Amino acid sequence: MWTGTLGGRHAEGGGLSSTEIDNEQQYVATLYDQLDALRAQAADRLAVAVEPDVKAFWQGESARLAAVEDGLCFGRLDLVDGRRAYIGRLGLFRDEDDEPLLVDWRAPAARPYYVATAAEPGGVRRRRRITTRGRTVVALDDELLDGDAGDPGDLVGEAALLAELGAERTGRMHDIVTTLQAEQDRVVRDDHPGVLVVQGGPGTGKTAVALHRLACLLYTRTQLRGRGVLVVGPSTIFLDYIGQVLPGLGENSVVTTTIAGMRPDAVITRAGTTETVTPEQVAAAVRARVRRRELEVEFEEQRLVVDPGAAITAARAAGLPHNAARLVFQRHVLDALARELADRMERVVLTESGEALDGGSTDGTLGAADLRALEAAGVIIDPDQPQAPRTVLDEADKASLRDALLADPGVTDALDEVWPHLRAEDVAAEVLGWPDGWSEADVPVLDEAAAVLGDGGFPTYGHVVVDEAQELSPMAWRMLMRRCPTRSMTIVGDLAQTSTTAGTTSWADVLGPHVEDRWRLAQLTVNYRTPTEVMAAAAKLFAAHHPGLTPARSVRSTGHQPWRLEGPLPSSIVAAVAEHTTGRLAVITPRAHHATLVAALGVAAEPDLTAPVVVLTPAQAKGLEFDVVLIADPARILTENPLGHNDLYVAMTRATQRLGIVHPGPVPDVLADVRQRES
Ligand SMILES: Nc1ncnc2c1ncn2[C@@H]1O[C@H](COP(=O)(O)OP(=O)(O)OP(=O)(O)O)[C@@H](O)[C@H]1O
Repeated sequence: MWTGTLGGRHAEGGGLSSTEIDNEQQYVATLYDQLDALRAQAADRLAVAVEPDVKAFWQGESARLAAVEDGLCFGRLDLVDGRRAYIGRLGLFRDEDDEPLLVDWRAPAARPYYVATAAEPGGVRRRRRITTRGRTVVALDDELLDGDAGDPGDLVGEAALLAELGAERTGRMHDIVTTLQAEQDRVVRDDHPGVLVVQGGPGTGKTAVALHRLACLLYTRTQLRGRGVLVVGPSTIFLDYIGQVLPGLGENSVVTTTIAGMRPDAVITRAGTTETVTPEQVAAAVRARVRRRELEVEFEEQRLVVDPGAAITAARAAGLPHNAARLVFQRHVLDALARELADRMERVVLTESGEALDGGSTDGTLGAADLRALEAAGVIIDPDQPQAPRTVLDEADKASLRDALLADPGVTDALDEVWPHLRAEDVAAEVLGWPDGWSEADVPVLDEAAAVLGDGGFPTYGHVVVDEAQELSPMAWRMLMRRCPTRSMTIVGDLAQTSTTAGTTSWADVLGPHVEDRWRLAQLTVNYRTPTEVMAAAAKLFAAHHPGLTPARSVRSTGHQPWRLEGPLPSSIVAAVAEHTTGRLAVITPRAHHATLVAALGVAAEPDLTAPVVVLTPAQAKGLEFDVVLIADPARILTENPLGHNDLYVAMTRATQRLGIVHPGPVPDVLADVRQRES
């Protein structure tokens, strides 16, 4: 239990009597009773539910109620007007009078818990943190916000926060509802309806904040649940890492995917992360498949020739995607063909000069070929007078004629030669130069082709969260925007961590084409993950490549100085790994050494974040964190990729406690100041 005074606020953690704990225990017990009653009710309803959507509702409700077991109630606010509110993971109400027993952390009434400071108490007299183990209250920490103003930049609940941040990592991210900071809370509760960009340095909580914002949006915009929400992350490892956060907040309906996963039809068999194709090239490739050439068809012994120019123009003018515009094209050509046929038939019967035209008989009646054509078209010929003159084909007849033409394989072949039905995979393969299988970078090209063709079929979402968004190429942005027609998005990224050349250097540049200037930027400035010692080791690297930018401020130090060592690979890394027996450790290596290190350390090539040791490339390490990080061959990380300096920065800032660097050759200049270790 923390006692003392921080930043000018008074704490009375140690002074709280056991009676006080008993009182809180009693209250918390009533909350769990209430929760148990709700769970029983949900189970009963689920047992009798028949309709699939009713069943799904009660299943969701049961999962939501199960998720809030740990830390159901974590705080209490005492207001200056004498009122009191308990804050927790969901809202609970007293049966008799609907009085709130527990306020959902997302409700407006809970907000002061996160933002009240001694300088701006906002009506709060006391903020109490309630720590529970299981259903038992084990500690209470109070802050009195009595107007004795401290530094307005203070952390809220500093002791609890630092305890959280210093804890050993588990390989899985967890929610931060109990220690959310004011700067983060502002973003979490931001109800901007359009695109909100959350920019901040490493470890500022961007990922955590985006996920908590999503939980808030699902709470405040009830219709969002039905429209679906999507979270896009940089890798499946990352999706596993964050996979517990939303379910832990009682939100189970969120779809998570990587960019590549957005098209399950594309099986990734090839490496390659940088696109070489533009949307204009895809559009041009599709356009080029429409070939203006004379269209010649044989139909019931008649040879018809049509210039498709007017039909192509009409189809293009319709402004539809290629495969839909094809139907417009076909209709125009079929009209022309049917008109031509009808003209010929009518000319036969109307000619009384005795001249036979196009197989008609000299007496002006329909010829055998005319009759076959009309029958094929479904035109009903009076059975009593099969040879009777037909001088007029009405509109229904002409429509039937068009259908008959369209059913004729010879006619459709001729139509397809001019305006073929195209498949997205063929168009994408063509513009990509017929690669041997798909790479991740090909997926947005495939999606672009599908969009130009009008082959939709993909789901859309009411809100989309994009993490590590600085990596996305313009084509990937286009794919995302297609999934989110309302443009309600939370976009998370750090321009200083971009590692792909196709990635983002300016939010305005990537968002402008889709939302113009209707997006908002929120900045996070405090680094909760990386200790000051590690940030100091990365300072020269950061300054060299991002002059003028201020790195995020670390909130804690560990006393562990990062080190570097000149030594061979893999043996020096193997030796350094052996020194660490507790916590999670990641070796971050250039791709070139990945296989060697995996073999030398005897770990799985497919990283398992819950294992004590993992070997990752910088790209795989994006968004993750580890108690200990060892970097193998920083010089190679710097040169393996055009934006290698950002990769090295990402690698260094993954450490929550300790950082070691092994360089087989001379140390890169930007790391020269890191303390050299003996061996
Ligand atoms: N208010 C908070 N309370 C407790 N832990 C926090 C808080 N804010 C952030 N953290 C922790 O700090 C770490 C970094 O958070 P997160 O991964 O969201 O940062 P990020 O900005 O996305 O980082 P990066 O860009 O480097 O991937 C996580 O362990 C997260 O749980």
